[in-house]
Amino acid sequence: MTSVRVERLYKIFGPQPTEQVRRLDEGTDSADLPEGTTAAVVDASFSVREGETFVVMGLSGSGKSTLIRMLNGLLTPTSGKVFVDDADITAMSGRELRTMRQQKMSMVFQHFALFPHRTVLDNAGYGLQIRGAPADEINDRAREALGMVGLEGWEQRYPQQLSGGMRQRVGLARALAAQTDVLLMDEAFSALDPLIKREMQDQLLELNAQLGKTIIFITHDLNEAMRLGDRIAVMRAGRIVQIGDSEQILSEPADDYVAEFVQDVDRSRVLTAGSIADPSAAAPDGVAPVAATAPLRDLFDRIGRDGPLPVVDAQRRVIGVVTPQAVFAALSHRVEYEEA
Ligand SMILES: Nc1ncnc2c1ncn2[C@@H]1O[C@H](COP(=O)(O)OP(=O)(O)OP(=O)(O)O)[C@@H](O)[C@H]1O
Repeated sequence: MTSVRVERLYKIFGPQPTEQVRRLDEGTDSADLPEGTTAAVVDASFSVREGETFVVMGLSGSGKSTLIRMLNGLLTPTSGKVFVDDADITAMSGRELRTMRQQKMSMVFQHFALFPHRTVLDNAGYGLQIRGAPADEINDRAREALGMVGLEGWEQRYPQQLSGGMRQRVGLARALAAQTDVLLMDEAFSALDPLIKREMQDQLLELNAQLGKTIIFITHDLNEAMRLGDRIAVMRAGRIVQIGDSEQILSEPADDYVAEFVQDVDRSRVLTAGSIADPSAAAPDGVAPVAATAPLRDLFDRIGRDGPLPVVDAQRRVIGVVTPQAVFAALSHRVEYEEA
């Protein structure tokens, strides 16, 4: 499996980009750089573990697409390094980069990037075709990937005969057929209707529970980030302002910008029984426990009926008790950023 590591990455658009990196390093604010300069990514560092889903979240223009395009070498950083496994891709030739992409990273785009005159099957096999795979293998793997995303029977259709959700399934199948360890997904579900979007998110979670790919997913939607991400990096004006899991982002936003995003999150889906369990309370007798990983929304029925519930960890050891009062408090909590 493949991991991705980024060290002090910068991308400056405009004249004398290296000089602007030096000025930013010395503490100059991005807004004070010369006219015509955009500091699209500033001093980004993080590691994505093998098999992790790492979400990059931020408003439009915060630098997400620029960042993801540097991860697979489509854009050259102004400075900094990107390691895919242990290879520094910023030192690779164009040819080495193409090979690396074909073998290790597939990209799924927002607007599907399908070829209108190719069948669904040909679209799904495209990544393998440019890699020069034998026709039989392309056919088998494309069919298998289409099966994984629920499109068997649609192989001979054309993209315009499909709905938006189905087209994005073809985009996903193409990435899966390439059998790369890493999937880069740039606003992959953003163009879809809310219900279809949710279906696609569920499908991705389900598929990846089996496939265990390393996924780097870009979105401007914090609810989506929290549903999909093991960890989330929040970007603002080119900088990563916070990296953490959903509960950390929700409970300890790093600044006002993150706190503002957090107001719109459905806390009942993100907060878990484990996160609000009181470890010192006595567990009620004869009441069936709930898992520490259960989201609060799944407790409403039980807690209304049975009152306080014992909470157990993966080994079924009781780690605390969740009370109706604690659930209300957690859901009504308004997160304010408190300066240390
Ligand atoms: N080729 C380019 N030349 C000049 N400026 C660019 C270029 N590409 C991006 N930018 C600028 O860099 C900043 C970051 O853009 P980027 O597309 O990475 O943001 P984003 O968070 O992905 O936003 P969106 O969701 O709208 O795509 C923006 O100010 C954008 O205008």
